[in-house]
Amino acid sequence: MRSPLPDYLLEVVDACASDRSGALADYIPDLARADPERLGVALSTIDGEVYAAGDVDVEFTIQSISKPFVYALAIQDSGLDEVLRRISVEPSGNAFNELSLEAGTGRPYNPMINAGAIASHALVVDGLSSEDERVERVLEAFSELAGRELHVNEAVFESEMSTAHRNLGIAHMLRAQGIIEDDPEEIVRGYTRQCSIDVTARDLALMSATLANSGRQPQSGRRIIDPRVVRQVLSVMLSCGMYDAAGDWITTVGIPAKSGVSGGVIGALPGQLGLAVFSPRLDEHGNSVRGVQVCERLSADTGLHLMESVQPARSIMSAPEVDIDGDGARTVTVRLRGSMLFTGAERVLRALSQLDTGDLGSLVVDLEDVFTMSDVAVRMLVEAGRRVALDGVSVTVHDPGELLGDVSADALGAAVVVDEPLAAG
Ligand SMILES: NC(=O)CC[C@H](N)C(=O)O
Repeated sequence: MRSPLPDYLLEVVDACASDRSGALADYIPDLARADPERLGVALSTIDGEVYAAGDVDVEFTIQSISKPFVYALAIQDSGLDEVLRRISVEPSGNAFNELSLEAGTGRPYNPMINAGAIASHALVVDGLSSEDERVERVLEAFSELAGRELHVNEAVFESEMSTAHRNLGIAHMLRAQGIIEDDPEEIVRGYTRQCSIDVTARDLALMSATLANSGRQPQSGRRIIDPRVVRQVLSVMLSCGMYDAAGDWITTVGIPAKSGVSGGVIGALPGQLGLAVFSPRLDEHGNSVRGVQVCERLSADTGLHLMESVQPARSIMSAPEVDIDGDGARTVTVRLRGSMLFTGAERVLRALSQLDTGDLGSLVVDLEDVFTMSDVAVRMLVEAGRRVALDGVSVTVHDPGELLGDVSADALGAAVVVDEPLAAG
C-alpha cells in the first residue's frame, strides 16, 4: 500500500494555494525578491518519518524561527536562572520588533520577540564569548537539528544589516538597561547572521520534531536539547510564538509554534510530531498567510491540538492474569504498556490496592511493553510494590528496559533486583 498521508498533504496544499492575500516582507530588501507563490508543508514524526508536499526543498532564511532554538541554546549554555534574570516569559501582545521592555523588571517581554531574541543570542556559549563563537555554536547546533550542514546566506545578512536600524536601537536599549553587556552592534550582527541561516521546510520539520521528541533528533537519535529546556521553550512558543496573534493561534491550532518573516511557520506537538510550512506572503502580524491556513487545516482535520484529550492512562494495563499452581498458591501478573505518567500509575495503584492479598503468593509486574515512565510513575509503582510486599506477597518486577533505574533501590531502602522478588522494607 502507498501511504495516503502524502496525498492528504497535497490536498491541503492545493486547497490553500489559491489564497494570494498578504504581502512579502520588504523591510529586508532581499526578502522582497522571494517567489510569493511558493508553498510547501512537511511533517516529521518523532521517530523520523517525514511526509512532505509542495516546495519543501526550497531554501529560505530561517529568520525568527531561529529564536526558540537559540533560546534553548542560551538556557543550556548560561543556565535557566541567568536567562530568566534577563528575559521574561510574558506574551507582550506587541509586534515582533517593538522597542519595549517589561514595566518594573526592565527585561524584554519574551524570547520570541526581537528584544528577547537579541538578548538570547548574547547568552549563547556564555556571556563572554565572541561574535564568531556565538554564530559558530548556533550554526553547528542548527545543522545537528536539521541533520545536514547549514550555511549563512551572506546576501540576506548584508541586506538586513543595511536596514537594521530598529534592531540596533533595540540592542542599544538592552545595553543601556544592562541586559546585554557586549557591544550592541556585534550582537545585532550575530543575531542577524542567526536569522540568515538557509533552511528548507523539510529541515524545519526535523528541527521541530526534535522539540516534539524531548530534544532528541528523530533521525540521528542524538540528544541535542535537554528535556527540561525543551519544556521551557515549547511553553514560550505556545504563549508567544505567533506574536500578537498568539491567542487566536492557541485556540484554533493549539500547537506550540513559531513563525518567521521569510514565510516559514513551525509547530511542535510534544510526543507526536514536528511540522513546517513555507509560503512567503505575510498577514498583518507578520505570519505567513498560507502557513497559518495550512496549520489550521491540519489541526482541524487531524485533532493535532494540545488541548485534545488523549487519555493515555486508559491503555496502561490489561486485566490482571491469575495463575494457581499445584499447591494452590496464587500468582497475579499485571502487564503494563505504553507511556506511564501520573494518571497511568494511579490506575495501577488503584488495581493493586483492590487486590485481595490474603491468599496471594506472588505478584508479577511486567514492564516489558512500557516505553517511558515519568519519575513520579516510577516512585508510585515502587511504593505500591513495597506495600504489597509488606502484606507478605513475593513481588517481582520484570524491567528489561531498566525503566526503574536507581530510584527504586533508594525509595525502597532495600536492594531491588530486576526479576527478583522485591524485599519487604
Ligand atoms: N519576524 C522575523 O522573522 C524577524 C526576523 C528579522 N531578522 C528581524 O530581526 O527583524
